[in-house]
Amino acid sequence: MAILVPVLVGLFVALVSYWWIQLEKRRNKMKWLPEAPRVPLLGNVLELRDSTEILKVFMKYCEKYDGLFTIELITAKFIVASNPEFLEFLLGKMDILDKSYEYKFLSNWLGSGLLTADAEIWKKSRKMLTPSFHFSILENFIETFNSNADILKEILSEKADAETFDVFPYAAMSALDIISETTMGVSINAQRNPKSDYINAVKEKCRILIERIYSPIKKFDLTFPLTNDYYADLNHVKTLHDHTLKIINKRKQELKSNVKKETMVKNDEDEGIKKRKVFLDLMLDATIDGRQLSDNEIRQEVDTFMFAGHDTTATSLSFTLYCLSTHPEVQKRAVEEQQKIFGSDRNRSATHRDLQEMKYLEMIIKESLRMYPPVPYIGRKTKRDISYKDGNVILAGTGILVIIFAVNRNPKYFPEPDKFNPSRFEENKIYSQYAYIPFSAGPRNCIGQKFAMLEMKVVLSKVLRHFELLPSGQDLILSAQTVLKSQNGVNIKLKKRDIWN
Ligand code: HEM
Repeated sequence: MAILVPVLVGLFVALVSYWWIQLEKRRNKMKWLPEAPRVPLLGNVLELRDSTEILKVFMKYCEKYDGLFTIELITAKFIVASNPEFLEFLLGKMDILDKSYEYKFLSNWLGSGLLTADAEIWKKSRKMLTPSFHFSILENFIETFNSNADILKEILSEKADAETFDVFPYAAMSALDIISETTMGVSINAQRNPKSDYINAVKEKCRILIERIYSPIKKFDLTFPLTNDYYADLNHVKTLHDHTLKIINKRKQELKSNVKKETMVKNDEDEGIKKRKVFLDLMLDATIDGRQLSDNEIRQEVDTFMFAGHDTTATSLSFTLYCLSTHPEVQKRAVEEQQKIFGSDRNRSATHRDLQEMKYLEMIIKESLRMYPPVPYIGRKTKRDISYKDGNVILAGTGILVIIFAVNRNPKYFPEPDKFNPSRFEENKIYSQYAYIPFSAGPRNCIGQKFAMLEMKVVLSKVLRHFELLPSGQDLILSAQTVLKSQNGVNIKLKKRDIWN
């Protein structure tokens, strides 16, 4: 025992010295980039540990260093970027496709699904999944968007002509139902029954993910098992995987028996046999390198869609409703557009053609995504040394944070960036692909962006046709979590819209 203490101390000192030497090497080789001021040993940890301060701190430095600088978080040095020229270099090419370390916290749920996969697997998966987001497939989902928007309308009716309330949980359950129905072909009925095990597991897994990003004990695989959340995490992931695998198996059985029936029944559409294809069906049909996907591979992609496709859309929906509630002149113009499209029949479902005509609503969504990007920052990592301009090198293993929030609020491209002004997106105004990036940009951008835009138009159109959105008088307190949140809720008031036309 007496010898153990000095051995442990020695090991610790050796480890810290090793980290220190590595960090010094990086500092020397990355001197071409300005460094945000840091404190000894901790670097910038203290100023970045509060989720409501992070975005303010990054905005300050992005402005000061023209969107390109470095920070340090104890042992690691990161490049932080919001400069469009650098982003074109970073996101526009196929050189730096790997995600940063923090994405590993999702890997026991999503495995090598599209969002988290390393470059080599990603290339094949992206090629396999891209056809699933073809317009002809997305068009079939509009019915699902409409039926869930109808449920949301019914539920929100109970909130109308009453007190201020937080609209986020309602948007979240609606987005969860939509992504579940379109991805797996089953309704989890989250809007009417928000207390199921599956929904609880999704929520808790997202909470633990955030904790792991910010807590020094939960961050490292070595120390995470010392916390209760480690065991909770295992249980939640089991619940999530069991749910998805059960549905995959069920769907496979259904498809098998439908093939049998199809050979017996001629007019299969009348018999209700041919179901609308959902993402899962497309994955069951798909091949990679000439072979079908295993159940596990399919599960990873299904789980990825469930994760990437619900909280993001819910955030965007709720922030857009908030912006409408606080800008009556914008809301008035949006309602006039709806009246033109729907005439006297405000109850009917939105068609694909209607959605094409919702030009002003689209501008509103784009402006809300600019000011409140649901994914406020993303991370990449270099696998090998990469040359940037003037012979400057980004070393292998460098984490690069892209601050989408700061990109979208750059006054050079968006005068008065903190002002909600949908007219910035009038048709003839085109912004550089790398100056406005709510869905990221380049080859690894959001595969679901068209899906999300259609979904949001359907839901917002329904809400606007039936409710007047009123300000709650409560400001947003922005907090950068897995997605952008408002710490005090996204509070609005609703009034039933009695007069139509
Ligand atoms: C307003 C809604 C949405 C926003 C703002 C959004 C934003 C983003 C962003 C910024 C990324 C890049 C992430 C990164 O580089 O780490 C991304 C990736 C992704 N998104 Fe979305 N997303 C939205 C909706 C959706 C929906 C509805 C789906 C699925 C139907 C989806 C599926 C994905 C997937 C699978 C990826 C990974 C793509 C890849 O790596 O190739 N997203 N999204």
